[in-house]
Amino acid sequence: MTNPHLTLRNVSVARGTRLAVQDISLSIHRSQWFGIIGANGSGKTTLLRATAGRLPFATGTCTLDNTDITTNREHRARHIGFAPPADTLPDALRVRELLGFVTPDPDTFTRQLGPLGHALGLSDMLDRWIGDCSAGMRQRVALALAFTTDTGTVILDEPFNWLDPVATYDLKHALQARVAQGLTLITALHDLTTLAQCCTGGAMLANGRIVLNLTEHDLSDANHDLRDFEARTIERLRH
Ligand SMILES: Nc1ncnc2c1ncn2[C@@H]1O[C@H](COP(=O)(O)OP(=O)(O)OP(=O)(O)O)[C@@H](O)[C@H]1O
Repeated sequence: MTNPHLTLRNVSVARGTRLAVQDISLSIHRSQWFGIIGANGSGKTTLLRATAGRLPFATGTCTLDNTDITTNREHRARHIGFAPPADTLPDALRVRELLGFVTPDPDTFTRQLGPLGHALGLSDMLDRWIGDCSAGMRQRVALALAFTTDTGTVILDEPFNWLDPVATYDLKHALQARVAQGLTLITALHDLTTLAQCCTGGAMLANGRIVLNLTEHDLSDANHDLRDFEARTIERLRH
């Protein structure tokens, strides 16, 4: 197996006065879709935000392609695409104006997104005010922002939230195609079927710690018997 693309070693992250994530170690390979599951409040968002450079690590190390970027949040933010929370997008801008801050030409960017842009229905939204967007439309814009840094590594926190069934289906397939082309994708997920069908690695968090690592083999087995995987995983999450 090749060297990991992204490695976290004994990472902890503080929220307020307490550690919301503690002693996390993970290795994620290039062209892998890595899924993180866990109960509400288990630390998924905190871990993803820190990895993407939006929060500092309290302890531990983070390396990207063998470069230690633990203390370099700017490097993490520049080299890892990240979707902002959809409800933080500015109401007073049109989608085109927002994209214009981070990409030279929103129309070209939208075209270049290919099937991903199609899944997000981005071209139909460019002239819409963000304040007039539904929750699902905001989510589509937020997801597009993660791909404006052309880095090959993207972190998405529960990307399918608020999306309708068609958009969910199309986005899942567009992301899978991107991963097959070399994208490294890390997502928090609540849907166990997506975890089993799309991911080749994963972890379950509870109270800020990893309580289960899921290998490619585990997830391939899970995909062959989704009912059994769901029943076992729900039982594990319940306790
Ligand atoms: N800004 C904050 N200040 C203080 N504590 C916070 C803050 N944000 C989150 N927390 C706490 O950190 C812990 C982990 O929260 P986090 O949002 O990472 O969980 P999560 O697994 O992403 O949850 P969900 O599935 O509900 O999105 C929780 O105990 C939460 O209350």
